[in-house]
Amino acid sequence: MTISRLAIQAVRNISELSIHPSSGFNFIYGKNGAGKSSVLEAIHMLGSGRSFRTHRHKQLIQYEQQDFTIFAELQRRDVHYRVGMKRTRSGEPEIRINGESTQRLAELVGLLPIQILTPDSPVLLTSGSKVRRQFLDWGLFYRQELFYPAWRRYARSLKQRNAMVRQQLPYSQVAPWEHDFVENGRLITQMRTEFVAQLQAALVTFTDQFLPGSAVELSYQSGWSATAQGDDYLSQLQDGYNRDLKTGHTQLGPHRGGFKLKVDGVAAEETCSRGQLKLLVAALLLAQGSLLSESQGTSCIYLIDDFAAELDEARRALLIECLIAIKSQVFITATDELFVEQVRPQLAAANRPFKLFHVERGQLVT
Ligand SMILES: Nc1ncnc2c1ncn2[C@@H]1O[C@H](COP(=O)(O)OP(=O)(O)OP(=O)(O)O)[C@@H](O)[C@H]1O
Repeated sequence: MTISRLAIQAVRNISELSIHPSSGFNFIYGKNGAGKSSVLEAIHMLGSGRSFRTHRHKQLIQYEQQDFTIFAELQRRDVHYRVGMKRTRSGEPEIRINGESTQRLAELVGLLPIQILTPDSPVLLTSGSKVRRQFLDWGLFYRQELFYPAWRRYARSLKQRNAMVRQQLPYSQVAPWEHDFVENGRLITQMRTEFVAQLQAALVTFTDQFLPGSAVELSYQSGWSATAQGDDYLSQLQDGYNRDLKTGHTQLGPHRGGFKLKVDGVAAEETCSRGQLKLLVAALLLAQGSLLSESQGTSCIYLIDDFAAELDEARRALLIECLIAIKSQVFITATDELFVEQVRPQLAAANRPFKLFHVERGQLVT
């Protein structure tokens, strides 16, 4: 999938901007505060319904404007799509795909797989399990069509169960409702476990280059007991019910799942430098992209904000090499053109197309 045209209106300091990106690399450069990250933020919003900088979408709406609009033309092999999103401060997003309105954000997300690397990306490895769970579920959403329906059913039964817990009902009244919760929870656990094994295989092809000589090991943490097998889930829920009553919500289940990444047997966040953590995250994103290519015949679009941060010259060249190899469309921000001069020979040697966009005060400078 590639973006062949991008039009942004009233996103942060960008009043109006329209570009025809390259299907290869796109370098967006300009001074601090020019609006470079806002371009990536607009693409990310279109591909996920979320910003990577804030939970409040209204922060993106340009001061004194009522809404923002992001529009893109997409090319997937021979098929062309026109997709758009408009958001006011309070309402739900208005989404259009090929001229038709839809309420379903998942349709848009399905068309536009995006992965982002920023200086904050190491939080994937250093913060709680929520972001890691979301990372796995992103990959499964595209790779396994049974995943999203199972996840929705599970979320619904979790909500019902939590409502019963809050009412302090005895377990005998909750037990008859456990069936859907356990069935979908088990399905999600199984799919995530398989996915982590596939991700591990794809991951080492990149970590062997980024951290040569280190053994990198990814494992799934299910959110149930680590030893749980099959029917055991039900008895764990029963045994843990008193704890649920005390805390007011369900403690066990895949809604508490995540993954652990170890380097030479030690948790990555405890042993790696910030630059190494960033490289590990980059390897995870590249692994997601290669699995996506394998299952969908198309890779994701990579957004890389402030590419140079934390990485030395050799690692930057290595990352560019991997992005070239995976044949994805890439959007990279940098504060000056110099960086492009450094990578130009690599792109030329691989015959990879690229374009430069100079942004100042929210506008393209030609
Ligand atoms: N809602 C808004 N409306 C108008 N301008 C905004 C809004 N929110 C932020 N800005 C401004 O938009 C500008 C663009 O910020 P952005 O983060 O995109 O810049 P950048 O080019 O990535 O900078 P840096 O290199 O420092 O990361 C900033 O000057 C910011 O003050």
